[in-house]
Amino acid sequence: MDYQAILNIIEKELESFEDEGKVADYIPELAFVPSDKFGMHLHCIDGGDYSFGNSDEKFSIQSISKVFSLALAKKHGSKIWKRVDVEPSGDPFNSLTQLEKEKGIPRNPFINAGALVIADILVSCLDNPKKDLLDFVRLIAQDDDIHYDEKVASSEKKHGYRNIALVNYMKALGNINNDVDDILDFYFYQCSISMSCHQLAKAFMIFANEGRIMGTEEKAIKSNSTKRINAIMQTCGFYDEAGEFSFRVGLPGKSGVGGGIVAIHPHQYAVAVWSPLLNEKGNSEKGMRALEELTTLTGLSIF
Ligand SMILES: NC(=O)CC[C@H](N)C(=O)O
Repeated sequence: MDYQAILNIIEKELESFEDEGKVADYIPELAFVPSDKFGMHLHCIDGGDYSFGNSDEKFSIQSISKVFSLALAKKHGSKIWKRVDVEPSGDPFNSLTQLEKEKGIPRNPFINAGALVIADILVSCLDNPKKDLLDFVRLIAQDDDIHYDEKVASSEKKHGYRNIALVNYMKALGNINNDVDDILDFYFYQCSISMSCHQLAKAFMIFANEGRIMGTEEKAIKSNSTKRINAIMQTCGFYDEAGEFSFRVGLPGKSGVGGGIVAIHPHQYAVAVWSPLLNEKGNSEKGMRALEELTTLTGLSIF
């Protein structure tokens, strides 16, 4: 498969794409990102790298980090599934309403409430959760040049009213064990990790290759964990647009409000795309379109 030729076609096709999306300005620091950034990187299981555009430029990974924190919690053998469910939410990622009906048990680990419970689990089981998460991401990406963006973290901390409400509400219902400020601090930091499409595609190879770290035989997580995490990406990775992403792209994936999307084709590749303008569900409009083109032009999806 000539992936580079296919990526070139996608880049060309989307040159004139009329993007009606908006940048995520509820985190003020993200509003400064130029909206015309566009890059894509595909890392193949045979080690091949294919890319275009701003694929080596770092951006805020935001909710894509929820896949890393879940993987780290699984690596530490944490008991998760009594405290977080694995059902699609059909609701916005920051919704408060479902939590009350479901007695403080979030629908899945990729909506904010679920990721805050995973953050609580990591704060309980790790001595230095921020350092340990960053070390884990650097290990799976095989790249030490990955960092938190303090400006983005503090910008979200100042305006993170919904996340503050979510964590307090779950604390009241008995599903949070640690101090809420410690969990929020960790959560805002995890969301602030800056990575390029290239780095994301390499890191996500653990999910495409049964837990193996790219270019090595070392397993970062068990293959059974990748099976489960991929299933949750497929059903819950795009919140109330998970069905649409499955329908149009047909790969497990995860988005973030920084405009990034990562998707994997098990045993074949991991691909990351970045375009900051978001649709009303909080997913990158052009990013989704690029991935739809990828699975259409290659004729390969998991279905
Ligand atoms: N969907 C996202 O990327 C949301 C992450 C963001 N940090 C928030 O909590 O609102």
